[in-house]
Order: sequence, then structure tokens, then C-alpha cells
Amino acid sequence: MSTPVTGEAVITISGATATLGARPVLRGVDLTVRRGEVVALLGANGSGKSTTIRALIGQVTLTGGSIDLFGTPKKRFRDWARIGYVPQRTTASSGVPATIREVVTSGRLSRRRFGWPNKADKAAVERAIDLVGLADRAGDSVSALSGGQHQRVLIARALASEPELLIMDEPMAGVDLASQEILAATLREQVAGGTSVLLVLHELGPLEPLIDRAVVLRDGCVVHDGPPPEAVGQHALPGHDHVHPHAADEPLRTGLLT
Ligand SMILES: Nc1ncnc2c1ncn2[C@@H]1O[C@H](COP(=O)(O)OP(=O)(O)OP(=O)(O)O)[C@@H](O)[C@H]1O
Repeated sequence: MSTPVTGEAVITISGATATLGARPVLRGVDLTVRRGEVVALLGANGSGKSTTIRALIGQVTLTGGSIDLFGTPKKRFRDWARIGYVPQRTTASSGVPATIREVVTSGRLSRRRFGWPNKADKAAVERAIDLVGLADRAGDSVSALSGGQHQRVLIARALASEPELLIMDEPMAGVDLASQEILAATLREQVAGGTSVLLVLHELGPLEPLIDRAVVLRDGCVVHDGPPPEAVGQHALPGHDHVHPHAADEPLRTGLLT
């Protein structure tokens, strides 16, 4: 674990409440990520992790509380190029044939107001593709990729804008072990370069050494904010098994619970 971080806050969520349908899903969430920190957001299924992330990036409207990004109230925040976002597992292909390079380049566009990608843009795209270990496949169609490779493309897309803050919703979900190791190495390099990270995880896994702090949600409330708990289950999540929604066959144990 790295030394405690005392830098300025890049994310400040205060007393966030949100309702989806008729259901209160966030019930007063406080969460701060400081510059250079890697914070894992943990919790059982349905505890509000994704909703918290989606509120951060403007996909869910809060009914109360506030969110600041880089010290600016979210309503006034415009500098989205400073943030790289990796959504919960989706595919990078939309039926339109696109190469890995094209998808990753799309992540760079937020930085450019006018004109075609310049040399620096192209270099950043190639670097992001290289970081996730897909340099030799850059010209391949994303439709030919495995789940783990897809996820690597999405992460490269987020990295292409050279973000100061990475927000990721279960980046390891459905990712094979080899890809997990590559993603962990990629993240390690980003963090060493000063990037702040907030990521939803259901298992610390290979990312464990990188995590500075864990915030555990239960029923839309924070029940732990501190060092990443080892075998968290006994303490933070009694009786809460996390069954991964995307697992096709067997329920996936978190490892936090056993
Ligand atoms: N659009 C929606 N309308 C109504 N309820 C919703 C909606 N989206 C999510 N919910 C509910 O809100 C609760 C919190 O969901 P959320 O996705 O934030 O949980 P989570 O902690 O990310 O869970 P998981 O680990 O399963 O992804 C769940 O009970 C979910 O069923």
C-alpha cells in the first residue's frame, strides 16, 4: 500500500441520495478520492456501487447531496477530458465494423475541438493500445476479440485522453486471468504516473496491491471507509454474498466473503 495521500480532492461526494423507480438506492453516500489515490468501491449486489459511479458521470440525477469534480460543482464542471471512464462490461463494438485503433482513437476525441488528430494524439492512442498489450492487433476489428480483449480496448480508450482521473465500473468482470494481469500492470503504470482511480470491484484480486482505500456500500450507505479489508466478509458484509450479474453459469463468489 502506498503512503497516505493528502492531496486535493478530485472527487467529493457528500450526502448523495438517489432514487431509481420508487426505490431509494443511495441514502446519504459520502466519498472522497484525493489526487493520486486508488479507491475501490465494494459491496454486495444492489448496494448502489454502479449508481454512485453513474451519478458521478451524470447518468443518474441525485435527489440530494452534492458532487464536486476537481473542486468544481459537477453542474459547472466541463473538463471531461480530465476523466477517463470505463463503463460496466459492455462491448466496444456496436455492429459497425471498427478496428481497435479506431475505437481507442474515439477516446481521444474529447481532447480535440477542431481538426484531425495530430502527432501527439496519434502517439497517445498507440501508447494506450500498447499499454494494454494489443499493439500487434491494432488494425484488427474489435468484433473478433474475446471478452477480456474487449475490456482491454475499453480501458485503452479511456487512457487515450491521458486522464488525471480514471473511473471504472468492474473493469475485471468477465476478464480472463491473462488479461487481468495485463490490466493490473497497465493500472500500476498509470497510478505511478499520478493518475487517481475510483473503481468498482467485487474482488480485489490482482489489483489488491494498488488499492489505497476501500469504501464499502450496503443498501446505499457507506459501512466502511478505510484500508482495504482482507477477507472483508466477516466484518463489512456479513451474510452478503455477491453474485455477479454477468456470470452466465455459476454464481461468482467475491473472495471478499470467504
Ligand atoms: N433503472 C433502475 N430502476 C429501478 N431500480 C434500479 C435501476 N437501476 C438499478 N436499480 C436498483 O438499484 C439498486 C442498486 O443498483 P446498483 O446497480 O447501483 O448496484 P450495484 O451495487 O452496482 O450492484 P451490482 O454489483 O449488482 O452491479 C439495485 O437494487 C437495483 O436493482
